[in-house]
Amino acid sequence: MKLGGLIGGPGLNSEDGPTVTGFAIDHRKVAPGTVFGAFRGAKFNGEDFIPDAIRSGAVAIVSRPEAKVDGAARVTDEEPRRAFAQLAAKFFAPFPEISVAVTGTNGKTSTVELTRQLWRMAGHHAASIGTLGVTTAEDQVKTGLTTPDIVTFLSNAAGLEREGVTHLAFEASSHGLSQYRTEGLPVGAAAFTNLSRDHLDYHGTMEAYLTAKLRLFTEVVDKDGTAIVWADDPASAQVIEAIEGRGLRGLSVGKKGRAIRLVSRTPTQLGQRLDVEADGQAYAINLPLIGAYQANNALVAAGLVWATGGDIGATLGNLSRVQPVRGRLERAVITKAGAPVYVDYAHTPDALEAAIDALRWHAKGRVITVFGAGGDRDTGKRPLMGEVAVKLSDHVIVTDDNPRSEDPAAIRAEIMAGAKGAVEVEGRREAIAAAIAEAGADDIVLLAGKGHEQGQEIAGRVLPFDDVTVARECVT
Ligand SMILES: CC(=O)N[C@H]1[C@@H](OP(=O)(O)OP(=O)(O)OC[C@H]2O[C@@H](n3ccc(=O)[nH]c3=O)[C@H](O)[C@@H]2O)O[C@H](CO)[C@@H](O)[C@@H]1O[C@H](C)C(=O)N[C@@H](C)C(=O)N[C@H](CCC(=O)O)C(=O)O
Ligand SMILES: Nc1ncnc2c1ncn2[C@@H]1O[C@H](COP(=O)(O)OP(=O)(O)OP(=O)(O)O)[C@@H](O)[C@H]1O
Ligand SMILES: N[C@H](CCC[C@H](N)C(=O)O)C(=O)O
Ligand SMILES: [Mg+2]
Repeated sequence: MKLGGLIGGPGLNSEDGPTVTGFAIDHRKVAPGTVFGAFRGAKFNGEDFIPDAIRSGAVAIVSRPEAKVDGAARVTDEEPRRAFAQLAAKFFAPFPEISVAVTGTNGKTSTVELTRQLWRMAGHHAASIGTLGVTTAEDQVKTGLTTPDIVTFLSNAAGLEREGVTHLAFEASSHGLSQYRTEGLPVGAAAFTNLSRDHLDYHGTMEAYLTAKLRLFTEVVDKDGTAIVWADDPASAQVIEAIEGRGLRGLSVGKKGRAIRLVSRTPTQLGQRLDVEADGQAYAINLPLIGAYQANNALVAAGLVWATGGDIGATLGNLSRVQPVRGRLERAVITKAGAPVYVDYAHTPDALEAAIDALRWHAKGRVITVFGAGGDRDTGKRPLMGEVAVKLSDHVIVTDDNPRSEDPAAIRAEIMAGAKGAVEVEGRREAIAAAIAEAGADDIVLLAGKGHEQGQEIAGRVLPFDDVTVARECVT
């Protein structure tokens, strides 16, 4: 593709200009023919790297009008990240025929994964992109972030299309939305799962956090697309208002849902029975996953499949055959005393509540909760996580998560400030061992916060660590 064809403009034909070979937002990745996006970030001002990018062969720079560019074509926009996403999408297209996005504080990974599974059961070649990486039926490749950078995202989406993927579900995190990391491609449907406290270090206030999420509905999803809204969340009304403001088709899901109404939920030993009404019909579903939160995500996933052309009866029927999502209420091992040990990715107060609540029904005895909190992330959530854990569990062990650059003892102290009666154990392995040693036959152990993660980040180094493996090692 020639630069003229990409950026257009007066006097510029589609065959004019140098050949565009790629896109980059990091000047170290610029090669001859690259379009460089120069953005102001949290740590650096990408505009400072424009001369370096041009020296490395950048043929065009996308930036704010104020940025100085000498020696390459320029595309200016007050919102250069958005302009860059649109140009990059033009370059990387085509994309899977159907793409859908999920936002919300909790439940994005679970919902995109379940959506992918439901599509596959309907015979489609489906993929998901999110915290677990790029997942297809055959493969899983990690990207490092929930929402990768825009170049990684669009090139992966296009690569999936070349592999024959027709259906793509991706996570749109609030960071990703506010930095225009997942857009440019057509998005046929978007879902909202819930809103609760997280990431206030980045967004500042809950209002700003919600506003970042709302952009998925007000700008990113196609204007003739559909919004699926979990209706039972306190923030749902504001999401519905935004959807109506844009005239989007909306499907609400939940106890208060109109499109998919959850009539009742009955836990069973290995899962739950859901009675649901959709499209004027009643359905009984035996969902092989435990916990109210997993039922919620499963129904939102069904809504996404329905909104993009799936048959609702068949889709709800297929929910009885879904596989568990890695690290979300995953049963790791049963202790010698007979207590099941579950691993869950709860790393917010609300998620911790959902995870403990899910296990409560299954415990004849005590729920023993082990958790910590990540460093270099929202500090205000720490005492709140402590409060929720001690309120809902019978015994709580506060330990380390990913301390990152922070002092682990200081993070634990902030959690302990809200966790009256909890025991503090330094070292996650030691804490897991203590919980397992403590658990009796009727108890359940919950290891929360790290889910599927394969490493623990301490002082800039990632050391191998997997809650499931460690739990098994503590049992043998
Ligand atoms: C706070 C945050 O979100 N930061 C992300 C963001 O950085 P930024 O735009 O602020 O970048 P910056 O480092 O200040 O640099 C500014 C610009 O200069 C460029 N640069 C920088 C240095 C250089 O030598 N050359 C150069 O060209 C950078 O590529 C960038 O375009 O964009 C970068 C590239 O896409 C990301 O790697 C980086 O993620 C950091 C590592 C991070 O930890 N992000 C976390 C908080 C995050 O995004 N998490 C959410 C999860 C949320 C959830 O699901 O709960 C996620 O979506 O993963
Ligand atoms: N619908 C929900 N309501 C409340 N809590 C939930 C819900 N879905 C998931 N959770 C909790 O949040 C945890 C993380 O779930 P999941 O990975 O699906 O969310 P996510 O939004 O992708 O998280 P992240 O922001 O880290 O990408 C789960 O392990 C569970 O504890
Ligand atoms: N997407 C989340 C993951 C948190 C996982 C938890 N284990 C932690 O390290 O805080 C974040 O980047 O905030
Ligand atoms: Mg996720």
